[in-house]
Amino acid sequence: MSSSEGPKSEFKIEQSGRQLKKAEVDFMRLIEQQNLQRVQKLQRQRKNNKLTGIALGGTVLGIYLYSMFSVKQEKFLDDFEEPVKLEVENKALTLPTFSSTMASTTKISKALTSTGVRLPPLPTIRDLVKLYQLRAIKQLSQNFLMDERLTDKIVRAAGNIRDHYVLEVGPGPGGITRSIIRQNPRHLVVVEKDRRFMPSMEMLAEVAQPFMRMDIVQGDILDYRIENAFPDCSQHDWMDGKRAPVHLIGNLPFAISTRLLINWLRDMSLRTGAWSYGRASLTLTFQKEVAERIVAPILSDQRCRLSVMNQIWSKPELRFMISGRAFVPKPEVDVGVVTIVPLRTPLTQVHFDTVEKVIRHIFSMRQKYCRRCVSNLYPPAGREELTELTFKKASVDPLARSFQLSVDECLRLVEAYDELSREHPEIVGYDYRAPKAKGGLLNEEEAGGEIRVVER
Ligand SMILES: C[S@@+](CC[C@H](N)C(=O)[O-])C[C@H]1O[C@@H](n2cnc3c(N)ncnc32)[C@H](O)[C@@H]1O
Repeated sequence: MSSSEGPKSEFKIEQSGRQLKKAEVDFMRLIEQQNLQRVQKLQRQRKNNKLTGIALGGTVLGIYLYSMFSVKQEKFLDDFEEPVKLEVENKALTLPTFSSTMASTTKISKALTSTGVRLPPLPTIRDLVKLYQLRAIKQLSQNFLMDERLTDKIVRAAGNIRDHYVLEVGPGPGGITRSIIRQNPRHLVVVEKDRRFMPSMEMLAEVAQPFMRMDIVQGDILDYRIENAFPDCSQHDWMDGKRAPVHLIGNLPFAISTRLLINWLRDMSLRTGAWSYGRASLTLTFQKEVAERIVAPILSDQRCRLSVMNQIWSKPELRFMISGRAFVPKPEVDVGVVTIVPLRTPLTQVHFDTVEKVIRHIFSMRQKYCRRCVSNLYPPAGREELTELTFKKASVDPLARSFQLSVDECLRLVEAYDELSREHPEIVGYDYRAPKAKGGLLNEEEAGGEIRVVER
């Protein structure tokens, strides 16, 4: 039988019922096994190909999303490319902005500053942000100010700081810090919570060292004891007409700005903390609406607890506004720069905590008669009589609304309450909202750092 006739004869063998030889069966098994192995191998390859495809797709998508994010960040930084023209010692001098390249930084530092001090070469703020990959952390309300004209303007609003003592809150990458250093204070303390900014602060301290003392504190400003910051600053008489040479300056983290301000007003009233040195002044940024509230006069839409509390102990002034566009990343709001100088004679001698309690109650319901708000100071038993007595003692119209009250009228209510609480000590600890949140009104921090929520 020739080989070309193989299959035909095999068919015949089957038909004829011939048994397969063992060798033939083994051969067929071998072929079958090889086929099976090939199929399994192909299946494995297909699975691997699929996984590789997914991994490649994921990587490409990741790169795409990262580029979009980077482009977004870059877009903000690109706003600062324009060179700035500054008048220095009556000569128009073109200085590169903070956003210039490393190479051009030498020009910044070699240029004369307004005090005639020369700074050695420094990387720009923009370069530092890039170098340390300083992505803003929302929880720490990080919005950086990189425009030198604006940081200089903020520091100028503080008045003369040459040879003075300055505490900067939240220096971040150091924009305002540089403007402060150029004004040649005697001693600068910076308090920053975020450790990522320490290298840039250390670099600035090294640069500043020949001209002044600079201390870096890594920590929370809410815990920092300012009375220990300037050991060689002597006490200045509160009444001698001059302000103490102590300044608190900062582009404040929005999330804690009202809390900080109320804490500082308390220190101001008790002459502790920064005010243990004398009449120290504040130059601070706030969310625009908060800034407007701090300075709001009687009858104004913005009039609130913050307005009256500030105006009892200080003279707050809204100096200028900064567009949100000037910050990186851009916040959803504009920003107001406020200076706060303590009054030589505060408008009351009543303890801060009592004043704060009564003013908080007066402004707790803007649209209600203030009689209703004040009544909540008293426990239900005796509430009516005590409320009536308070308004009578204070000679204030109980049907006025809180924003219609002058600071003086508010203080007369405070004094009436203070007098009554000495006569009836049982009312002192009463809190109509207990056991609800202490401090009561929702502030930015309690609202999770959402800067749209402002305290009234
Ligand atoms: C609005 S940024 C200002 C940064 C910088 N001064 C500028 O103008 O570019 C607020 C800064 O305060 C810092 N910060 C936030 N909470 C703080 C706290 N409790 N104590 C100290 N610093 C804080 C943030 O890390 C951030 O650097």
